[in-house]
Amino acid sequence: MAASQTPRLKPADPAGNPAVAALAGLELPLPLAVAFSGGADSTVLLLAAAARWPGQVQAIHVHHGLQEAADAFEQHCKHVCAELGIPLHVRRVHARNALGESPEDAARNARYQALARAARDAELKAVLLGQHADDQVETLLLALSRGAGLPGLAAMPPVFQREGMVFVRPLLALSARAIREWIAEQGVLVVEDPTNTDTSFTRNRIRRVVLPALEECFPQYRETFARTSRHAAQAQELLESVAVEDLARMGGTPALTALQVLPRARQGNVLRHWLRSAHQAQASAAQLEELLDQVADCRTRGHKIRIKVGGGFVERSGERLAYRDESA
Ligand SMILES: Nc1ncnc2c1ncn2[C@@H]1O[C@H](COP(=O)(O)OP(=O)(O)OP(=O)(O)O)[C@@H](O)[C@H]1O
Repeated sequence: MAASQTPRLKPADPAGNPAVAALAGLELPLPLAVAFSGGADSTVLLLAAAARWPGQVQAIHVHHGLQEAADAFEQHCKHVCAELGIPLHVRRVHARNALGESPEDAARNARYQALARAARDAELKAVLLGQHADDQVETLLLALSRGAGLPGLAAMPPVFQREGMVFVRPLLALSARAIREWIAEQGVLVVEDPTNTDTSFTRNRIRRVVLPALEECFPQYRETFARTSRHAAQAQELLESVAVEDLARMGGTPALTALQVLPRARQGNVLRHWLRSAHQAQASAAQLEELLDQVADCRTRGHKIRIKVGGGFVERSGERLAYRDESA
């Protein structure tokens, strides 16, 4: 913000908002909600959405109860929405991370659940999220750093469903800089999440160290990386449909003889899909390889299989594989 400007809650020139063009061609079910944290990204999104669909936009703020600043964030959102004449719904969550889940993941999951429920309660048809192109690149780089497979490389989908609610990310092609510069130029007051500047979080280190280097070497990295994510998402969709067909042909659970006639990569594909969709279990690369070795060796009646995956075990049950969840 320029030193001479007094902070304000709404911009002097709303038409210059870079998110306006991102929403221009978008047809969405109405009325809808904007997930509003009070930060720069969801502020430009809220302003653009209110201009694109007058009287059809409401805001939802999730109070995390994690940070001391959460009360101040809520107050800020109340002031902005009152100034803009936009109804605001506030939901409180107290996310506790389960075994094997990070506190950030627990907070994110609780947030999506609260957003979906608040939207449904207010009879809103979709929820818009403010993630932009830099968030997408960070997500892809984090996936690469973990050695993720295609689902990770697909990064964040522009549209997805959760708890029966449609979530949309309309700003994925917009750079963080375009958003920040416009907010600063307009002198619009936004809250800054204090954890955003803490470089002990990998995401923030990527933002500060890796993205500037990428900018210098590959100025088009936002577009090209996004293209890679779209290719990965398409390939993953194809793999999913192959897995759905294979599992249906086996009768809904993996059958040993039917598995054994498939190529090993296709066996892995159907097993990963079965574990994830039927049991919410994620097999590591090592666990899956071991399971595939066991399936290949399982040629006699007495051959037992018992391999740990997630919070349970994959076991042989006659001619089939079964999953015993021991985390409950
Ligand atoms: N406490 C919250 N309440 C409602 N929506 C939220 C909240 N936190 C995040 N979101 C939504 O999720 C999106 C992505 O979350 P992320 O944590 O990356 O955002 P952020 O860094 O807080 O971004 P922003 O600048 O929009 O606040 C936000 O743009 C916003 O739409």
